[in-house]
Amino acid sequence: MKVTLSVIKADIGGFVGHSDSHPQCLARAEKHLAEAKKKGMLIDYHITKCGDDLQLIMTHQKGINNKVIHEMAWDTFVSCTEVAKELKLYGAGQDLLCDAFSGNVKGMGPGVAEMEIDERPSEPIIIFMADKTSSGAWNLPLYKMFADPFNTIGLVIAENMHDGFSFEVHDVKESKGITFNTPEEIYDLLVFIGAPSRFAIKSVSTRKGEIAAVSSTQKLALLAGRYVGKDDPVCIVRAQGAFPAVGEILEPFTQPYLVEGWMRGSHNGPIMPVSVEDSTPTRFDGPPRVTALGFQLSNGMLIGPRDMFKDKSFDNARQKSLDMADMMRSHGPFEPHRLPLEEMEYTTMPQVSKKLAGRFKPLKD
Ligand SMILES: O=C(COP(=O)(O)O)[C@@H](O)[C@H](O)[C@H](O)COP(=O)(O)O
Ligand SMILES: [Mg+2]
Ligand SMILES: [Mg+2]
Ligand SMILES: [Mg+2]
Repeated sequence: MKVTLSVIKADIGGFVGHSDSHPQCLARAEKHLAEAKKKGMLIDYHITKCGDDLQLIMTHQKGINNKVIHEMAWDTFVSCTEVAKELKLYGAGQDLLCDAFSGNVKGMGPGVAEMEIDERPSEPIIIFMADKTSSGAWNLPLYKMFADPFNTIGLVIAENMHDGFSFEVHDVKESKGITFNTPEEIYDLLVFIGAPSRFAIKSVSTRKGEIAAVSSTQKLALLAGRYVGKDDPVCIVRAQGAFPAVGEILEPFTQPYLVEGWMRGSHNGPIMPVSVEDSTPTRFDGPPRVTALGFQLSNGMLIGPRDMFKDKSFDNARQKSLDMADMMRSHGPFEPHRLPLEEMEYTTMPQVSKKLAGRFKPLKD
């Protein structure tokens, strides 16, 4: 059976500030998606949040980039924004960058990750959602899951994974893409994905072309032409069989790594794996969070979720993230905590430079 899995998300308003989502907004989204399911537009759905981002997880049979599904998601966000406005939540409608829907929600502000699959006899999937960071944040874990034998032993000892995977990489600044085959091209691949502010892994497939993972890559700031918050990306990963095991997919998050985002989208900070309940970036608007919901698909029905990072085995990772957060915060306004100038989403540099222009004197050699 062919099933499309669509995860479409947007920040429609934060509670309090940018730290969480309001239950009434989630309830409004629930009402819309229940109606869509009743009408037969969706097979199933699950509403959740990651920090101040509202997440619509949906299954249907209309394929990816479907106008009907995208429009319904857009209308849901517009309706939830009305709730956010009534409650005077912070930044109501933050990610809705256009006034009216125009065929595809991509490029209009919301983030989208979608895949159409032939549902296997058993189809475990993990949906990762992050807040206070951007789409390049998936580069390191996707590399570890699908190309690093120190993380994924299946690459070495499971016959159906031994051929490796293909990585589709997008240049988010120049809007172009390239595909690398691993393991033979891992050094070339790493040249690019090691620079996650510019190159983001869009999807991973088996060498036979079967989709294994897909992310929402976009650059909100580039879309809007001004700072409108980070992309706060999502990523869908299929597990088991020809794909990494659930435990191999979650393993990269046991070693917290630094990502762009955090306060004002302008800092490097550790990404902390947390339960949905704990996706409440509060300290210095962070540190950045990642949640993971697991489902079994059953003829398109979403059996679940299981809140994968709620597990005790991620306690050490959380502690490490908090220690790393202390270390990074001790730098205050200095790099490498603060992002390099060209990556700063907010900067007073142009105004300050203008004001002080007359005071800069040429150096005598
Ligand atoms: O990065 C942030 C919000 O990102 P997000 O909405 O999650 O995409 C925050 O740190 C804000 O930038 C910060 O709270 C300042 O917010 P504004 O007052 O400029 O809205
Ligand atoms: Mg926000
Ligand atoms: Mg957010
Ligand atoms: Mg955002």
